[in-house]
This record gives sequence, structure tokens and C-alpha cells, in this order.
Amino acid sequence: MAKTGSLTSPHVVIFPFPIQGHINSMLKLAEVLCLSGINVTFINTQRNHSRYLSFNDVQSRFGRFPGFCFETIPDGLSADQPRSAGFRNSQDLVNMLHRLKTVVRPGFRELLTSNRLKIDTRGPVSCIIADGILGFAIDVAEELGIPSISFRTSSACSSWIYFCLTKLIENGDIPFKDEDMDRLIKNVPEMESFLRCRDLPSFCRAKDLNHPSLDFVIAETSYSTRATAHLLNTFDIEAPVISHLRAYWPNLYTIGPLNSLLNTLRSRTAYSPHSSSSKSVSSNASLYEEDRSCMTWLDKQPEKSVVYVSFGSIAMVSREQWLEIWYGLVNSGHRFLWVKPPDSLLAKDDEESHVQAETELIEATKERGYTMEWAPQEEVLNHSSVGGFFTHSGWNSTLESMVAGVPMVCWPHLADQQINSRYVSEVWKIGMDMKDNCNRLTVEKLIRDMMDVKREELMKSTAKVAEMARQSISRDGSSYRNYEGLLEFIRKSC
Ligand SMILES: O=c1ccn([C@@H]2O[C@H](COP(=O)(O)OP(=O)(O)O[C@H]3O[C@H](CO)[C@@H](O)[C@H](O)[C@H]3O)[C@@H](O)[C@H]2O)c(=O)[nH]1
Ligand SMILES: C[C@H]1CC[C@@H]2C(C(=O)O)=CO[C@@H](O)[C@@H]21
Repeated sequence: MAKTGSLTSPHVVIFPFPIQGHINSMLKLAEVLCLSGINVTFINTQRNHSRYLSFNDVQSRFGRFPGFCFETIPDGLSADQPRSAGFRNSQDLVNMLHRLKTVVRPGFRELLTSNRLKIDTRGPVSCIIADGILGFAIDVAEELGIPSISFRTSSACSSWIYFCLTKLIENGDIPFKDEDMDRLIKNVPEMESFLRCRDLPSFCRAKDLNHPSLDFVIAETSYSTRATAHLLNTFDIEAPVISHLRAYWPNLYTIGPLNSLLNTLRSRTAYSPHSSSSKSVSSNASLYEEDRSCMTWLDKQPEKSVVYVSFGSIAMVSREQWLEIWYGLVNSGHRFLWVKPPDSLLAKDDEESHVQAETELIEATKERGYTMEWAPQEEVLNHSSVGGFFTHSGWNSTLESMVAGVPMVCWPHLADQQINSRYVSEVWKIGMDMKDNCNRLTVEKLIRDMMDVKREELMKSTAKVAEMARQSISRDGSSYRNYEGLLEFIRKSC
């Protein structure tokens, strides 16, 4: 492996959309590139970066790469704004989009065009890899006369739908005309037989076609075609939609699952980061403190007996939904390990029945449940005691579960999660989709299906998918070859 820090190596800037799921996969990409001798400047917004530094052992993970550094830019968040990363409602996303436009965009441009990076000892920036929904980074690359690579961190199937949205609007498929959310949508090639209204990305549920979130994803998807090249964290499992995407993104590199690619490259350098502090060295860029006590609890549980429950970093759950899920889990009779990030519960209520139910459930949970605020998820999914994943179907979680060969019960919340969960259940057949319904009976039934009733068939498909993922990052696999192609592209731009 080449060493970073050399003036003759390319210098790449990586810039994620400033939320957990995007930072995670883009920082994995940064490490993968460093392992291949590329110099990397990773840009975080200020609040995220200070949280990242609080909970991660940066020195152990990146200290050995002299060509790697972080830069920060303002996020427009005031000190008294909530710490939570979650979106309580669509207005939170709209507010974030406003800050992106008014504060983050000028901050990014200023950093890239100022002397701060120009006088860098690693040489001038030769390429920008920006999140696929931050089109303004393409403008900055054009201004600097360097190539831009647009990295969409969500699934290929969701990007393909975003490209088809204009046609769906013209055909009157959206906004939905009636309340029948099970109506089939026939205008997305590859998905004619299984795509229902309820499976379209959540933004399509807007009654108003000018809703800022819908507007944003359509505009950003279309603008992304201006980038010089494109990256997706996916593999052959999405081959049919990937070939459609190539019509819009001809220079597309699919290099997933990135968590596997990173682990493989790490093992080739015989390097496994370990921390001398209590901070995390996992390959996740956690913005919360990882609680490792759950690993000791998992060690004591029988093989494949535990359902791991996590709804990611931005999904927020109402108290009512929370209680239904909790009852469903307890009534399923299975052990569970449940991540509840701080502030992920929507406003508390004092309703007497809820308070009473909670007391009852806390008692039941003591017997076979364990809860915590943030877990070392990849390690958890690969623990021998874990037999299933109750997930919100964020794309990173979906990939991590596929790689670990763990079947899923999906409870999607927003954005791409709606279509990811449909693929999990109907196309890849590695789980069940609980979309739009979280009453305790459904939860109980689907958990039992995953852990007992449908176990055998699910495990057959999850094993196949895990093998496909493994193949794709092996030396002659598609993702590995694409990764080599990406390196060549980056080196040529230097
Ligand atoms: O206790 C936890 C819970 C999660 N994670 C990690 O956090 C990431 C979560 O990512 P993801 O599963 O993709 O969920 P979100 O954080 O919700 O991700 C956002 O970004 C994704 C990528 O674009 C989208 O697919 C999602 O819909 C969007 O909500 C994963 O890598 C997990 O391993 C932990 O390390 N510990
Ligand atoms: C906040 C959301 C806007 C769209 C993004 C997305 C995508 O489909 O690319 C997925 O989920 C969220 O991370 C983003």
C-alpha cells in the first residue's frame, strides 16, 4: 500500500451531507482512499465535528495517515439549539436545508477557494468528492477547474426512483389521488410488479408538489448529473437499477458494501486500530457515545437468540409507537437489544396509562431485554448471539445487516427507507416489511416470523446475499474492480 502524505499523491476533499448516516459512509471512503495512498481532507460542519471528536479516537484511526486531515466549516446552529440529530418533522429538514444554503454553502466555497487549502503541504486539491445531495460542491469544483465526484450514500433503487419522479408527476401518480396506498405504481422500470404508493420515498407523500423536501431531492438528483463521476455504496444485488442509472451517470463506480471493503483493506495492511482511551475506534463515525456494555450482555446470550433493535440516527418515535413496539418485542418472547438514541423519543406525555404500561414493561424487559443509547452496531450485528435486526431500513444498516447475514424486520420512517424495506422483503427476500403499521400484534407476529416461523427460508436468502456481498469486494469482484477504477480516475485528475 502506498503511503499518504506525499506531494505526488492526489489530494481529495470529501464532504458529506452533515448527518450521521452520510458522515459514516463518507468517512469509510476517506479511510479506504488513505489506505491506497491518496491524501484526503475531510470536511465536517462544526457541531458534528465536535461531537465526533468527543466520542471517537481519531488518532488511532487516522494518525497513521500523514496525508489525512479534518477541516470544519460553520453549520449555522446556535448553541441553544437541541443536541438531537433527529428530524421531528418535515420542518426540521426544511430548516436544515435553509442552513445548508445560507451558511454551509458559502462556508464550503470560502474554504475551497481561500488560501487555507491552497497552501497545503499536500499540494492543491485535485478532486472534490461531495455528497450527491450537495450540488453546490459541483459548482465549486467547476470554479476551481477540477473534477467532482458525486457520492449518493443511499440505495441505488432510491436514486432510480428520484430520477423517475418527474415522470410520475406528469403521469399523475403523485401527489396520491386517493387514500389507497397499496395501489401499484407502474411507471418506474424494474419495479412495475411490486412498487406501491407506500413504497415510494417518503417525500412523495407530500400533498403539495412544491414541498421543499420533494423539490430538494428532485432538484439535487437532476443536478448531480453535472458531476464528472458518481459513486454508490452498493453492489451487484442492485444490478438492474444500476444499469438504468448509468444512462444518467455514465461514469458510475459502485464500490459497496463500503464497510466490507474497508475491513478487507484494513486486514491486508494487517492493521486493526485499537484505542488507548475509552473512545471508539470502530469504523463508524459515531456522533453519540458508543456503549460497549451491550457486548458483555450479548456474550451471555444463546446463539442467534437476540433481536437487535435500532432505528438509526434521525428517526424519531412517538411515545405511543414506542410502547407498541416494546409490547410487541416483549410479547414475542424473544430476547432483544434495543438502541434508543438520546432525544429520539418525541415529546414525553404524562398519560397515566402510558406511565403504568412503562413500569410493567420495564419489569418484563429485565428478564430478556437490554437497552442503551448507542451501540457499536457493526460488531453487534456480527455477534454470534444476534439472530435478527429490527431496523428502520437506513441504507448503511441494511448493508451492514446483509454483510452479517442477519435477516430483518423493517419499520421504515423516511426518505429512501420506504423503498429499501420493499426490496428487502419482496426482491431480496431477506426480511419482512412492517411499513406504516407498528401495532403490538404486528410487531410480535413479524418478530416471531423472523426468528421462528419463516426462519429457514430467510436464512437461505440472507446467506446468499452475504456471499454476494463478499464476492463483490473480493479481488475479482465488481466493487473491488470499480474501486480500482476509481483510484485510477482520481490519480488521473492529479
Ligand atoms: O447504535 C447505533 C445505531 C447506528 N449506528 C450506525 O449508524 C449508521 C446509521 O446509518 P443508516 O442505517 O443509514 O441510518 P440513518 O442514520 O438514518 O441514515 C440516513 O442516511 C442514510 C444514507 O444516506 C439513509 O439511507 C437513511 O435513510 C438516512 O436516514 C449505521 O452505519 C450504523 O452502524 C451505530 O453505529 N450505532
Ligand atoms: C435528509 C434526507 C434528504 C435526502 C437524503 C436521502 C437520500 O435519499 O439521498 C436519504 O435520507 C436522508 O439521509 C437524506
